Order: sequence, then structure tokens, then C-alpha cells
Amino acid sequence: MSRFNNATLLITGGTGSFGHTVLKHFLYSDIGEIRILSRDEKKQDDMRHELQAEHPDVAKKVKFYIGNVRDPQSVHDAMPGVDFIFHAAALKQVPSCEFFPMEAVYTNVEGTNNVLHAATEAGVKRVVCLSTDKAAYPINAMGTSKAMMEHVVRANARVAAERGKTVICCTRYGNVMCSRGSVIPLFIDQIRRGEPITVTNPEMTRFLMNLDEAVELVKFAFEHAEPGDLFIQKADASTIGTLAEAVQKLFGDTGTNIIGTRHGEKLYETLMTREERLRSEDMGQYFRVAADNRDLNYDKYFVKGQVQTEAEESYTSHNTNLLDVEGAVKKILTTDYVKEELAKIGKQV
Ligand SMILES: O=c1ccn([C@@H]2O[C@H](COP(=O)(O)OP(=O)(O)O[C@H]3O[C@H](CO)[C@H](O)[C@H](O)[C@H]3O)[C@@H](O)[C@H]2O)c(=O)[nH]1
Repeated sequence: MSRFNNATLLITGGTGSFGHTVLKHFLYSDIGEIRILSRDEKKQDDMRHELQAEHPDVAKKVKFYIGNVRDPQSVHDAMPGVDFIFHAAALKQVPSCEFFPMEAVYTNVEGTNNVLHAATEAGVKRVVCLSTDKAAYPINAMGTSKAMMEHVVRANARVAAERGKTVICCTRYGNVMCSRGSVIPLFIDQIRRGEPITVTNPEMTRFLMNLDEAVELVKFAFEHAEPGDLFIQKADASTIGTLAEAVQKLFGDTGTNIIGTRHGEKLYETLMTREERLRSEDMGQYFRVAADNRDLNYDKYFVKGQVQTEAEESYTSHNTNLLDVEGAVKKILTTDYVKEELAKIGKQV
């Protein structure tokens, strides 16, 4: 019998790519109920139909709640009886958050705070929050809001730990290949229309990860997290030039336009800062960075000698394993999306 036997799992942002994959993963487990809390009734309705058509035997485990993490009452209303929460609701598009930064604050910072307060109050057992590499040394509004979210997570984790019921932690990932609005589906669409693909900067690098890899870490976090832990998924990376070539190799070459870096973009991403790396524990497929659990009375603590505060290097998409075109082809072929798109044009892989 697993920890989830007959339990209720709430997924915020459950109609998004990440939430949806977590849902599918738990659907056939011994879990009792899965609640989806999200804003868009159309997406919920589509998902309800999809579940009824494809998983009729377990579809009734899923309950839909229309709400918004910005609205504490709607969060509160979804909470009774919940044992576990996967908090994925977020604004995540870099350029749009750049133009509407307060919207990112309301959803990513305040929304997370609302979820964690309600969870702590309701005595939920465990909460796993979803963060991004853009929160490490952030330069854009989306990343800055997610960095602040991570602070909100740690502060709430400390309070919840004192109360002794709820364990709150965070998982941090790089780019999820083929998630909604991301670059691989865009390239495929452009090729399908016979247009050149738009590459911002071929030298830019991004961590590449598929959703199934990511779910493993969510499960691990549910099982093993200590209050305030940050789990960081290790991943390969690729330059955008290499990624573009890999997509063209599979879908055809309609030419390439270089359009230049967009608002708020970095040349490379950092998954773990130097400061975090120094405190991290290498756990094979991921790193664990434990929370600093001292309180504000620093004079209680006495440190002898020099204290090292930074590791030599951060863990970045420039210094992790960089894939070549062949490696990138293999990697993107691990996603259902690419396999389905290839099937549509009659290509078997
Ligand atoms: O027309 C385009 C659009 C994007 N890119 C490039 O492709 C890479 C990936 O771009 P995406 O828009 O797919 O992803 P981002 O890195 O901007 O951000 C995404 O990945 C993040 C994780 O790092 C978060 O999940 C975030 O929510 C999500 O938008 C970037 O280097 C970008 O410059 C292009 O070359 N051409």
C-alpha cells in the first residue's frame, strides 16, 4: 500500500502540461481522488471529455474546481479533505510577464502564499511547489516572481513545520520540451506552414527535459522531502541552433531567420546557484538543497574560522552535458508531442 492509498491529491494549474502529466501519472495509482483547481472552464471541460473517452474506468476519480490561486476563498473551498498538493499554477511566459509584471506577482507570489496558507490551515500532509531555472539569478519578471515564490515557500515551510503537520517543499526544473507555448511546437508549426523557423540566438543554451522525467522528481519529493527542501532536476542542455537543426532534421528544412534575443532572455540558464551548490547534496538524478533552518537570532550561533559562501561554479545550461544534433533528435523524440506530430505527416520513428 502506498502513501497515496485512498488519499486526495489537489493539483493547481492541473490543465497545464505539467499538472496534466502528474494527473495522468496518479490516475491509475491507488489514489482516491484527484482535484484540479484552475481558471479556464473550457480547458477543464476538454480535459473532462478526454478523461471520459480515454480513461473511462478511472475518470470519476478526477474532480474539477473552477478557481484562481489569486482568490483565497476559491483555494480555501478546494481544500477540505486534501492530503497532498502539487502546486503548478503559474504565469510562466517570459515575454508576457515582462509587460505585465504585477500579474506575475499576483499569481506566482501571492497565489502561492494563498495555497500554502490554506494548506497549512487545513493540515494538508505535503505540498510540492513547482519552480523554474529562471528563478536562479533572475533577470526577468517571470524568474523574479518565481524566485520570490521560492522565498515564500521556505517561509511557509518553516511556519508549517513548527505547527508540525504540513511539509512544504519546492522542485526546480529547466525547460519542459513541448510544453504549451514553447519553442519546439512553434518550430514545428512554422515548418508545417512552409515558413522559415525563427531562431532568437543560435548560441543560447537551455536545459531540456521531458515531462515523464520531471514527474519522477515530484514523486520523490512527495515521499522524502524535509520542510523547505529545494530539489533540482539534473538535465542535459542544447544550444538553440542545435535544437533548431534537430527539429529540421525530423520535420524538414524551410530555412531559418535569426530574430534576436527577446525581452528578458538570458544567454544561458542557471539551475543551481554557486551559493546553493555549496549546500547541496548530490542524489544522482537531482540535487537537494536543504533550507537554512536557523532563526533570526544569529547571535545564538558561533562559527569558527573562515566560512565558504560560494562554490566555484553554478550549475548551468552552458556547463552541463551539451547535446549534439543527434543527441537532441533523440531527446526530442522522447516526447509524445513530437512522435504524434511526426505520425501526422506519415513519418514513423
Ligand atoms: O521563436 C522563438 C522562440 C524561442 N526561441 C528560443 O528557444 C528557447 C526556448 O524558448 P521557450 O519560449 O520555449 O522557453 P523559455 O526558455 O523562454 O521559457 C520556458 O521555459 C522555462 C523554464 O526554463 C519556463 O518553464 C517558462 O515558463 C517557459 O516559457 C529560448 O532560448 C528562446 O530564445 C527561439 O529561438 N525562437
